[in-house]
Amino acid sequence: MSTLLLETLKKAELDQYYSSFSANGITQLEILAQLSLQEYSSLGITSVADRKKLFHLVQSLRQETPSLDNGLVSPLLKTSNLIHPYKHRSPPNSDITRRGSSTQISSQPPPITPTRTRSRTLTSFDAKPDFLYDRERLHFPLADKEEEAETEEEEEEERCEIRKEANPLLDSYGVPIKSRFQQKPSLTTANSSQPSDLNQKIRVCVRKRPLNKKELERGEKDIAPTCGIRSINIQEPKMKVDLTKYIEQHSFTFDDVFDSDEKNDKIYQRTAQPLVKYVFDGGKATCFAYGQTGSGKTYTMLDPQYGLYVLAARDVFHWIHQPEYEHLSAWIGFYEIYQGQLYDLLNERKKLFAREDGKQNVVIVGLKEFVIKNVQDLMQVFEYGSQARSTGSTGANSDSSRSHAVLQILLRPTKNRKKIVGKLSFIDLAGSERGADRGDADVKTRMEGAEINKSLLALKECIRALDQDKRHTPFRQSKLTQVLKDSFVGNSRTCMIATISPNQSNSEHTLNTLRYADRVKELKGERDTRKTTASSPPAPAACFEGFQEVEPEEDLLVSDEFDQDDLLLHHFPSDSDLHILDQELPHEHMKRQPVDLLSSSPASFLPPPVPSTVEDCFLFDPNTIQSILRFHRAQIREVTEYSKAETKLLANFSLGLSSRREEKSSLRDELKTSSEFIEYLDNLDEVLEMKTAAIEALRDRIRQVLGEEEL
Ligand SMILES: Nc1ncnc2c1ncn2[C@@H]1O[C@H](COP(=O)(O)OP(=O)(O)OP(=O)(O)O)[C@@H](O)[C@H]1O
Repeated sequence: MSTLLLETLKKAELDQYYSSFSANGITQLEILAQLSLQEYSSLGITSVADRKKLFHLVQSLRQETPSLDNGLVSPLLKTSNLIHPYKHRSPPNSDITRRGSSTQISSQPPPITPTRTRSRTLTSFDAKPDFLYDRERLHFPLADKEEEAETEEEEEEERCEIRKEANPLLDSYGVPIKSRFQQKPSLTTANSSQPSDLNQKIRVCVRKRPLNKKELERGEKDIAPTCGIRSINIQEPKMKVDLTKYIEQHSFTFDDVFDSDEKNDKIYQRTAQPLVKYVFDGGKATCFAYGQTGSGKTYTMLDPQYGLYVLAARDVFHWIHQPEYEHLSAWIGFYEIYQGQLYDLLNERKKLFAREDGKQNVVIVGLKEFVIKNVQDLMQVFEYGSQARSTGSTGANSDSSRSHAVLQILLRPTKNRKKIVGKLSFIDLAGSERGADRGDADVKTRMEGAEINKSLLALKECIRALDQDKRHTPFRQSKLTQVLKDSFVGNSRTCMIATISPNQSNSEHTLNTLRYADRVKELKGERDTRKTTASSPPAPAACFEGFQEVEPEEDLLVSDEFDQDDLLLHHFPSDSDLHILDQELPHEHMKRQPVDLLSSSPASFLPPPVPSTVEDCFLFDPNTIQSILRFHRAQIREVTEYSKAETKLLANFSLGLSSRREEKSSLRDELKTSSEFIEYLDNLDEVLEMKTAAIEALRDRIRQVLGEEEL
């Protein structure tokens, strides 16, 4: 049937979108016939000519559908395919089924019982699984397990269906989606529907972990109530200068927000699962978790049993046994990025180098890759690599969470191992941290922290560039982004899962994480709509006895974090001030050259000359103007946040300094002052780096609009 689809698309001169259609579950003409105009863009069809062609094609298909005679599938047949996706599988003894049994591998205990990656007791470094000695290993799960596995597989399918019922599909706005997508064939281990919002180029989701035992014992409250399926509020306890306590509520909206009781399989369905299929259709995809230490990154990504990489591996092996993908093999590579250097976790931490081949593929020179035939293989290799990562803590790095680990699954043609058909990367990022968290850390720890922050900043900027379809992606800014370069260009998809701890004492961290995530994807056209769509109930102030709730805007200038002197330095406009931007649209002035405020002569600030003829005027698309205004507003907010952070640093340092001056100064005091001064400068430098990056991003955008790319 997909051949028919391909032929039809070819005739309509739309075959270049075939992989995008497939990735979106549009594998049959009948499904194509149900496509609405609004969905064209999410399939990557933006050119007017192609949209017209597709429109005509869809219209003509609609006239024909449904009809078995003309090769289209009836809805009835589709439904049965959906419920029993394995129905037409080869008999149990065939080679395909033999390998296919590995998709149920989770029902059998893995040979090495994996423990939590970062807390495991190390076994000997030499305890290399036999598997790793032979790249072409051909031992598969025993045949006598197959029938059992198959039965379990069917049970799993049934469960999946039930799950689907339990979780009605929702579109980007949280409205249940009916009919069309529910009819699409999909992967086995998950919800069998793929609404289009799962196939965006970039998705940003948030996962909140439950309060842990210690936090509950301390009587900590959950300050991060979710609101619907896409929004979350953070109720930040604060204190005014007059010591009145109050709560500042921050609301965020993302592609998905997962509450603390959501399980990994649900999260998988809405994050990594669409990427798996995308990779089989020739794309490159990256899935990563970002968040504070202890917020659940490893639990989400690399849990030995239910981590997203295991769930993804099951689907990889499901797909690889389908006739259309039988020619492919799956390979695994696992390496670590520590202090801007790559180390092979499957080859005794050998140093590696990243290069780019002529086809813009990033090649990690020297990386050992292994063919994997089933989930068990993958788990063994992963387990082995994780040990190497932890072992490294006694050598290169002091703590594994201070490095980024990249697990990549590559699809290559079995007969041409040099070629990469698809690439799926799972990244366990180093924990984000604030300068203050480093305490009295030594130089090495500070350097590590600076490197981590630099790479996380670069990652954010790259994903933003991806989201905005920018021509320039700043991947050179860090080793992390350099090695992920081919995941940022061409056919690429990215999913970020921001993990947060919901307790009060982590509120600042949580806000930082959510701001980072928000910045990654704040400029989507839907952003404003989503904000008004998702109503945020007021914070339950009762949770915080003695606290009084105020609107965030009111608080912008009044906080315990600033002393009076500092406040004078920072009169930032509130959001309402920014409406001025909506009223004034000086697009006739936008053609002028960008002005470098630092180096320009006063003459540069003169108003641009009024165009003498109509031809001199440059007409801008209203969407472009609106998008620039949104961008500018967002950038002002971000810069404001950084300025607030600067103010706080200054206030803290000067407060400490003046308190010591009042007393008699001792050598100890002077030493303390010096060490605090270094910390203040370090942190300031970091904040300024981020502030500069935010300003640069806006300038990039300006140049882009003024047609002055490439940067
Ligand atoms: N969604 C969750 N449900 C239940 N427990 C969770 C969840 N998320 C995290 N935890 C638990 O919280 C603890 C910390 O999680 P985890 O190790 O995944 O954090 P992390 O962000 O990877 O930290 P680090 O950056 O230090 O590696 C673990 O004990 C984990 O089992």
